[in-house]
Amino acid sequence: MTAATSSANGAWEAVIGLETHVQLGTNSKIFTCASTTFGDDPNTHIDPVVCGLPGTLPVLNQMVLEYAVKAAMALNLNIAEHSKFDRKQYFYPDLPKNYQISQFDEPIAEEGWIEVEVAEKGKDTYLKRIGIERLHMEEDAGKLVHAGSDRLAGSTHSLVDYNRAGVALAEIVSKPDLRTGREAAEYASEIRRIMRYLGVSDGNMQEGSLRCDVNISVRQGADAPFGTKVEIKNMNSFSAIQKACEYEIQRQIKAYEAGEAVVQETRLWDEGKQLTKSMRSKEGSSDYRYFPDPDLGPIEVIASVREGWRTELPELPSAKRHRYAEEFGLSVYDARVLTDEYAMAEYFEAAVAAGAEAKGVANWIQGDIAAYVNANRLSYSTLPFRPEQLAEMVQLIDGGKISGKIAKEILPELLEKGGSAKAIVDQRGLGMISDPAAITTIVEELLAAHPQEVEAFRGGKTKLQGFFVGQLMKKTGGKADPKLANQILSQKLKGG
Ligand SMILES: Nc1ncnc2c1ncn2[C@@H]1O[C@H](COP(=O)(O)OP(=O)(O)OP(=O)(O)O)[C@@H](O)[C@H]1O
Ligand SMILES: [Mg+2]
Ligand SMILES: [Mg+2]
Repeated sequence: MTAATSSANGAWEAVIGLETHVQLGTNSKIFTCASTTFGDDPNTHIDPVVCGLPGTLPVLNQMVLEYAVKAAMALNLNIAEHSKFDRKQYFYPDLPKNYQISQFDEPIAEEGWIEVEVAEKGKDTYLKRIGIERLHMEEDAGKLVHAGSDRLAGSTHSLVDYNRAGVALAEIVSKPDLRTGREAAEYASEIRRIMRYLGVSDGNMQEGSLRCDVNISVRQGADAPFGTKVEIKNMNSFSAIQKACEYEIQRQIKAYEAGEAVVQETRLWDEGKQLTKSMRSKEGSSDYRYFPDPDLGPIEVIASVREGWRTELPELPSAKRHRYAEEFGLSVYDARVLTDEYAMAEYFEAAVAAGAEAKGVANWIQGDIAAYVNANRLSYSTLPFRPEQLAEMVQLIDGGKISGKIAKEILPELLEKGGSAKAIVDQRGLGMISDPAAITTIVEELLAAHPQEVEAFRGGKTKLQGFFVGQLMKKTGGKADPKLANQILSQKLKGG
């Protein structure tokens, strides 16, 4: 059964909204100068402010505000002139102050949208605009390590690490505009792409720099009122987001069809068992007893500062995708892959600017170059093989100076050390043999050396042409112009 399965009262439709927590990549925490370095010994990046000791006062890190505003602008949100911080009270051991400093009714930004490109297996890629309710700044909590977990094997108690407490987060709340697990995953991945383009977050999901809470309900028919939502907390991979949505949609439909109610609750995704399970019933927002934090002044973003920041925004992924399709005539797929990462897109554009044909550059980057960069965990911005050198190589191929095969052969060396394809080709005599007379001579030699195969070919086994091509390439070290070689071979084999 799928979400669109019809029943007596109409087709089921899922309604999904995401809350995404993005860690803003500042060196120090949101309200103090304690370091944000990840992975150090527990409780080595704490101070009296992080621990909320009496008499301490938080001070807003200005870089956090700049990052939050830039992130908000990239999501087409309206930046509030006046905004403030509030205390969100709840008791949990990972929260040293027993309240989290967050923003409640006056967030830094509201009412925006992003365009998401949804590529679902077996379907055409489609564009969808997803509304964004708000973006607000808040501090992260600490981390509990529970008894019996890998890191505390054999222990009988839980420990807490406050290194993460007070790290700056931007929480981005989508409108309930998503309809499938795939859309939810694509939305989350677009948010991460945008944050990385901006340089405001590394978006590293394994390290928790980007986490999503997924809210899901189902209803019968697109005009029906929203159903009761269930929230799945802390999803940390795009595939998990998709699978959890798909599982949860089916679970809710089944519950309704069995005449049961869906209760508002928080659930967890069990990656091992591939299902969601109940964690706790959800607090209403009034349980948090929000009130303005008296320790922090109101935030005013002056228009001139705001507009200055706006001028620093890079070209964003969706704009790049559209431009690549229009300007370079690339397919939707190619444009999507090449713009996935800012540094990759820059590499591509630099190679094209150096004079090479876009499609050829795109193919080499997506193929051998991406494989090398990924396998060695390298960055396009520091790759020894520079885009201008790639352009030179592509131009040699397009100009018939070297074969694709030779390019493929010398590429590993170029990727490792950088350098000029032309210099290597000249030095080693790897240039393409495109002189018909030279190829004819080689072909004639080959035919003379394999009389049986020639006879078999002429007797109807035309597949043997491949055998001769192979022999010819072997003999020329892959340097023969393949088109010309095939032409001459055909002619000679047929006895011409
Ligand atoms: N009926 C619904 N079905 C699915 N998603 C919904 C529904 N109603 C709201 N949502 C989505 O749920 C999210 C609600 O997030 P929000 O932070 O506003 O509230 P919350 O989850 O109740 O509070 P908290 O911040 O404590 O998690 C939004 O992304 C919204 O689009
Ligand atoms: Mg929520
Ligand atoms: Mg929320």
